[in-house]
Amino acid sequence: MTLPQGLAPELQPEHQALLRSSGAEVADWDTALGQFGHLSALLLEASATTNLTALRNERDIVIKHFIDSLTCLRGGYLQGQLRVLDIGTGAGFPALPLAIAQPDLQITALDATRKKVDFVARAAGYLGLSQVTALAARAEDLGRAAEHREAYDRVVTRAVAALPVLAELALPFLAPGGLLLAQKADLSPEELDAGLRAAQEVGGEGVTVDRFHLPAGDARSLVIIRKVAPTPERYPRRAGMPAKQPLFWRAT
Ligand SMILES: C[S@@+](CC[C@H](N)C(=O)[O-])C[C@H]1O[C@@H](n2cnc3c(N)ncnc32)[C@H](O)[C@@H]1O
Repeated sequence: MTLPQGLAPELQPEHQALLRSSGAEVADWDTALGQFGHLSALLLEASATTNLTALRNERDIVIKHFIDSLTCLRGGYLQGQLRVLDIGTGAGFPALPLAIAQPDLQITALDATRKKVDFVARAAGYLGLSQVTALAARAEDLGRAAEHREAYDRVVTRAVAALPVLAELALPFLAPGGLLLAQKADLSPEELDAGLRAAQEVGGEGVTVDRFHLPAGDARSLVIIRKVAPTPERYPRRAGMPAKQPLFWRAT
């Protein structure tokens, strides 16, 4: 693993302690802390010249990117050799922290923006995460491709769209019995209700909503939806439609 010259390889000790105290299920903390240090350095380097992430210091990156992403591990739904798709991964969240924490996961990180996907591929290369594949495409298009439809055990997604939109984008990718883990910052009862109705329309059913707080105090919800029936062929609708006319919900 070779990093660009001048990148600090380690997280500050207090940030290492913060990560460890998150209680996340991490397979090998020593290796993981080294990788998180490198990832933080790569993000800070990239954010100096691009708008890849709004976070500009290590503490914010550790709490709002790393610890937040690792909350997907709550409940033990992401353990073992599972095929995982991250829809709208951006700069690699939650995909990269999950790959660092649980190296057995086979993770596909998907985003519509090529520049972001290139960063994820480069970061995964630096960190030696050969189990991560970065793909540039829209979820609506990939969800219709035979090699991706019903091809995943888990779909994770953070800060991408309202729950009804996520249900339509994610459920086509899941194999029967597979789970959508949707990380939400704000989740009103109305959005949850519409999301569960949308999930039912595309072959899913609600399992649980885990509500908790990050170390900095921000409220989060992890919504779990199970694939219980095949998704009708007409879903997902063509690119842009799920967000423009969300099922049982209003466009935002
Ligand atoms: C606000 S960012 C969140 C990025 C990352 N998940 C995070 O939490 O830092 C939303 C991302 O979703 C991507 N996105 C939105 N709709 C998408 C779609 N239909 N297919 C693929 N990517 C999509 C955008 O390109 C953007 O990078």
